[in-house]
Amino acid sequence: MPGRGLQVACWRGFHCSHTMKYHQRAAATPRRAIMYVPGYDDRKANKAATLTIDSIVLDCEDGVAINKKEEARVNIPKLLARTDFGSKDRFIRVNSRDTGLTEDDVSSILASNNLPDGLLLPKVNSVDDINWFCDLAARNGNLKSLNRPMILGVMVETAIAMLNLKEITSFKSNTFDLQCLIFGADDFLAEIGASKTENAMELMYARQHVILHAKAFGLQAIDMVYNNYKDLIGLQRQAIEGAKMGFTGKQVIHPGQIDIVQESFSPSKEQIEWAKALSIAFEDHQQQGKGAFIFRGQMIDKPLLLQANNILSLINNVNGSHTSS
Ligand SMILES: CCC(=O)SCCNC(=O)CCNC(=O)[C@H](O)C(C)(C)COP(=O)(O)OP(=O)(O)OC[C@H]1O[C@@H](n2cnc3c(N)ncnc32)[C@H](O)[C@@H]1OP(=O)(O)O
Ligand SMILES: O=CC(=O)O
Ligand SMILES: [Mg+2]
Repeated sequence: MPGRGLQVACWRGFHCSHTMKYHQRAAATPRRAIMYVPGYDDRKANKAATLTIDSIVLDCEDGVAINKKEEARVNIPKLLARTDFGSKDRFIRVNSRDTGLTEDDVSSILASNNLPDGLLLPKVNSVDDINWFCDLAARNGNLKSLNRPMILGVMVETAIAMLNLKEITSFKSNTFDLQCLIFGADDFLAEIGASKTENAMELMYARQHVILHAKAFGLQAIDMVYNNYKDLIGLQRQAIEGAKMGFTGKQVIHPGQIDIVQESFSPSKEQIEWAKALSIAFEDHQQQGKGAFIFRGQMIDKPLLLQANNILSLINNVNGSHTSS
């Protein structure tokens, strides 16, 4: 994927800053929707290849029954070899450390010549789990054939991971590039003994906690799955809410969810017009020596310019990824 994956840019919800080195890690690649596809299911994978979506996740974990795990891990490299997924980011979600299945996943998936763009690590509890995985992958995988680091997404879905997030987000390696935190709400709810409600108020603290850590360390923050996949109104409400909170994208499970989610995580025409006009007005007022001024009835100063910049960066990234596909 020429020109994708390792670029450096701003992303929705956080500000480019020359003074904050962690922010330089954020990927420009849009990941507004990432869709799970069970790794053994060729029909769904072939369908996914035809869809306009930023990223897909070929799953070995919870979308795959225990008696289908081997089929999934053997099938995924074949899928990657024969399927043109276009400009989509192709992730594989392996099984978590505690299952004892990760070693077989890695042997099958990463020893292949058809490597994915990135890996999702589920149920990570600590940075030790990430280091353990990276050692395993470096020993058993074909990663030396890559001329780039392997992208990593860490799934935050245990209570202990929430407590260890600062340490987890500080993870650094030459071979692996941690780019996203992904909030696994269903596992998190199970672990803390809560139940999902329609407005997800029981998850507000956890969602903000994930966003806070992702943004402090220049990572993308990917919001939870909306399980009721036929309820598109509820999906849109939750997706827009997530975007306003600072998430950069959302996990999806069905093709019918893609357009609503990708649109919710893209700036509207009105936002783009506002951002462009505000940038010009800000520059004019700077020339006049005014740091704060009134624009369309609102007081504007530098933080608003930074918010406008986020919108303009996002639209550049989205347009850039479409023209490269
Ligand atoms: C929340 C915690 C997690 O870990 S989420 C990740 C684990 N769960 C998953 O991976 C679930 C993925 N989704 C699915 O398996 C299906 O969408 C479920 C929800 C079971 C519904 O399936 P089904 O009844 O077949 O849907 P449908 O008939 O409306 O499908 C219409 C066409 O779309 C396809 N489709 C469906 N889901 C996907 C998908 N995830 N990726 C790619 N294609 C998908 C169907 O195959 C169907 O295609 P076609 O028109 O028959 O060719
Ligand atoms: O893996 C996703 C979740 O919600 O759990
Ligand atoms: Mg999960």
